[in-house]
Amino acid sequence: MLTFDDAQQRLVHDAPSPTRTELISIYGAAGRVLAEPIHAVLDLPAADNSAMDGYAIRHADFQAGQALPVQEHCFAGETPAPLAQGRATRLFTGSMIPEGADTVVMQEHAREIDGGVEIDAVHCAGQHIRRRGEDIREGQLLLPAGTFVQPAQIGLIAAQGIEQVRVFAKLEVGILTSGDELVEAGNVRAPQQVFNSNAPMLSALVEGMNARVSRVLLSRDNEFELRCAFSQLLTQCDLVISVGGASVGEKDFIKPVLESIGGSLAFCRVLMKPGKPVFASYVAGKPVICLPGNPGAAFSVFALLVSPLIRHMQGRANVFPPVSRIPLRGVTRGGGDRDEFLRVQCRPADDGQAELVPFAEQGAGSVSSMACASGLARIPTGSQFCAGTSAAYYDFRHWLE
Ligand SMILES: Nc1nc2c(c(=O)[nH]1)N[C@H]1C(S)=C(S)[C@@H](COP(=O)(O)OP(=O)(O)OC[C@H]3O[C@@H](n4cnc5c(N)ncnc54)[C@H](O)[C@@H]3O)O[C@H]1N2
Ligand code: MOO
Repeated sequence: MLTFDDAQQRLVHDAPSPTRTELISIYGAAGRVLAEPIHAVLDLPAADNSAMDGYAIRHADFQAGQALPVQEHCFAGETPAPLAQGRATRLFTGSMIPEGADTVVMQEHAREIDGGVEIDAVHCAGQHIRRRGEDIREGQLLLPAGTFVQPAQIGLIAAQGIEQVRVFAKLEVGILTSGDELVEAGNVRAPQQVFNSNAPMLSALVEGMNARVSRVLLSRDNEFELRCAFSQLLTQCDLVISVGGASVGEKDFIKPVLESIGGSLAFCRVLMKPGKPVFASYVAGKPVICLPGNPGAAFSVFALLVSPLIRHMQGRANVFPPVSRIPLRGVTRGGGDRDEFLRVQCRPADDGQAELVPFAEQGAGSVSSMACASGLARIPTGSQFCAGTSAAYYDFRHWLE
């Protein structure tokens, strides 16, 4: 049986990296991963320009109380004439600085009188000019390969005039739920049946990470059906996530079925609660992760173990999101032989500092606490948490991204 940390590392270490790439428009690039680095092709700003609406002057021409004739108005997008000696150019935020000018005066510090401009004060020479290349220098590395592209990165890329980027192809994920008791939502449920909540939940989790759910299958608890389902998913997908039938029950067939189709076991069982009966296998080099059927366990194990694996297979450079330390409310003892992950809500305490409030209901089958949790607090085996002790906090905003 592996420790939680070993399982988490092992999954990422052993998994394949992406190879397929595609060229896409920046308009569709949010949530994708760069397959190549992006270097600046342009200085930014591309030319000296004004940071204010006002007047461009030569600093040496300024004399309190003496008006400078305005030689022209130059708007952003226009090319100004060189500034003649003793004159001013009216300009606006983003206007190019005319050759010869070295200072911009805000219009609030000046008045136009009879075609000239009288300036109250100039703070310093060179003020309010955004210099060419002060933000970005041509040739510099802007974004390394493996960058997870979000709106800010798209803005950076577009500012360079780059319209298409090479990204890794979307990771194709197959989901297999299994259980004779399961019935899909929207159907009539017999008293002994359970609605299949894991399939839509896992689909949403996978899509929330910008991977593609290629196929979702539901299999009965029999080896033939399970074998067919796995085989189908493995031909279509890069990664297969199965849920249920992972434990030691008489109809928990997942493990023998994977062995029968040539799966090599990476690990089985992890010292974590919930989530002990989780195992990982490789079939023809493709990872198959089998999650426990209890919905609370499936959700937690997805966040903690599957999400880093997905990020790695997507080609992202940052695979393990930050884990912060935040005081936990109440007294908790880490018992048993596994690290426990409590569903908690992170919220401000009376003193305004964040604290983690665990839910009373922590059963692995609970779907109610899951829906209110903002993340998981880790209680290491054998530890004692007095009120206010800080716990490692796995924030879903990061761990499910
Ligand atoms: N003797 C032992 N029994 C169990 C152990 C153990 O170590 N020894 N481990 C327990 C733990 S921990 C967990 S977690 C569960 C995991 O069991 P399985 O992965 O085999 O899952 P199932 O038995 O198929 O289902 C468990 C539970 O979850 C419900 N379920 C399953 N799939 C879905 C779904 N798609 N949507 C909604 N609900 C689902 C299922 O009806 C069961 O109630 O094993 C413990 N037992
Ligand atoms: O460890 Mo199980 O995964 O309690 O739910």
